[in-house]
Amino acid sequence: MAAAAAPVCVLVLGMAGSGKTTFVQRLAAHLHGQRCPPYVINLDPAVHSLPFPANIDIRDTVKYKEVMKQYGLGPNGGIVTSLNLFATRFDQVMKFIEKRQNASKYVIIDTPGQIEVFTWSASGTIITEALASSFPSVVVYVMDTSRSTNPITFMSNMLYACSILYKTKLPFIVVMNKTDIIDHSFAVEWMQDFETFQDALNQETSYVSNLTRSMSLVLDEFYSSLKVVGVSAVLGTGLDDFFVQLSKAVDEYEREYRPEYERLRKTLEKVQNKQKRDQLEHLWKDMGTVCMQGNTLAGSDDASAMGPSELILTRGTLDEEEEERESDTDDIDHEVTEESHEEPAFRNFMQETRMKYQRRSNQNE
Ligand SMILES: Nc1nc2c(ncn2[C@@H]2O[C@H](COP(=O)(O)OP(=O)(O)OP(=O)(O)O)[C@@H](O)[C@H]2O)c(=O)[nH]1
Repeated sequence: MAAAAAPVCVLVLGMAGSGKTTFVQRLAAHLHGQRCPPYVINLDPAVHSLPFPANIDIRDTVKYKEVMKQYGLGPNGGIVTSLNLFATRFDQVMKFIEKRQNASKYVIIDTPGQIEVFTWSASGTIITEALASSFPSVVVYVMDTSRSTNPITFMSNMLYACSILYKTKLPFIVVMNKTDIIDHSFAVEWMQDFETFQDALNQETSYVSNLTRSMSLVLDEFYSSLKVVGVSAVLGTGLDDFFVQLSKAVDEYEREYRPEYERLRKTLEKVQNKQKRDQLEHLWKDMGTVCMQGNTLAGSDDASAMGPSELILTRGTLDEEEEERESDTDDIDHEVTEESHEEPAFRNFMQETRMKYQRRSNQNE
């Protein structure tokens, strides 16, 4: 039987209220409809209620309110600490995913509402790297299109997306959500046509608009390779296009990211192997000192050629004479002290026996 392909991990990120959870729910429902049930993971410890059944829910492991109480933290600190605590056990999550890889083609991960909790935390990096080093992984940045009609807000959103792309270094899809409110074509046009974006900016006269003008030039390169999909998570439109982009992103992962992860993995393995070798050498050197002592006694001069177990054996096979001498030396003090106690007692005993014997022989006479 052919080995099942590794599941694709879809990390759903986005600003608070952009529609991440609704999008995850919609994706899960869509995949269930295709008889391809996904493996769903919720990493938001503070979410009130989930509109979808999660296979792994951080709330089952970490009680966010308890964490706040115990560590005396506010809501944000509580979320960060909960995610940190959960990250320490992420190896178990990885095992669950590995076990499920025959049953689920996709692993969908919903992240905390406060995006920076995931994107700028150590735990976010640990989780992302753990996933990306084992499975094809794609970042999906959900954006509220209806709240991005202002060119400056749009630019801020894009800069954020860009920073996440450079931080995660993973294939990236921008999901322009809530297209039932406003079509995302205006945003696509802004990204493709610099002049149109400049026209929109001309309506703005603030200092920020000048900055945005310069930034949009910088972002040109970012836009050119970006995968953008318009979606309505509420209505479920745009999902077919989303899966087309997802499959392109997976190809990109295999082509560009996997070799890099493999290279990193090999470098790490090399470093770890070298560390192990160094430690072993260190151990051998330590044991070698013992062996040198043993060898002086045993008469062998090739100490470095032996492994630790041989060295231990060497120590146990001393010359009989030497062994005796060593054991004699060990026992000497012990015997001397015993004898020193025994001598007067023995003299008394001899005296008493002699007297008894004389008494008896006198009686017999
Ligand atoms: N009109 C419309 N509303 C949407 C859409 N997707 C989500 N919403 C609404 O946007 C609001 C936020 O949606 P959520 O899915 O909770 O967003 P979120 O990003 O998970 O929110 P946090 O976890 O709090 O950051 C809800 O009221 C949703 O009903 C959409 O496609 N169209």
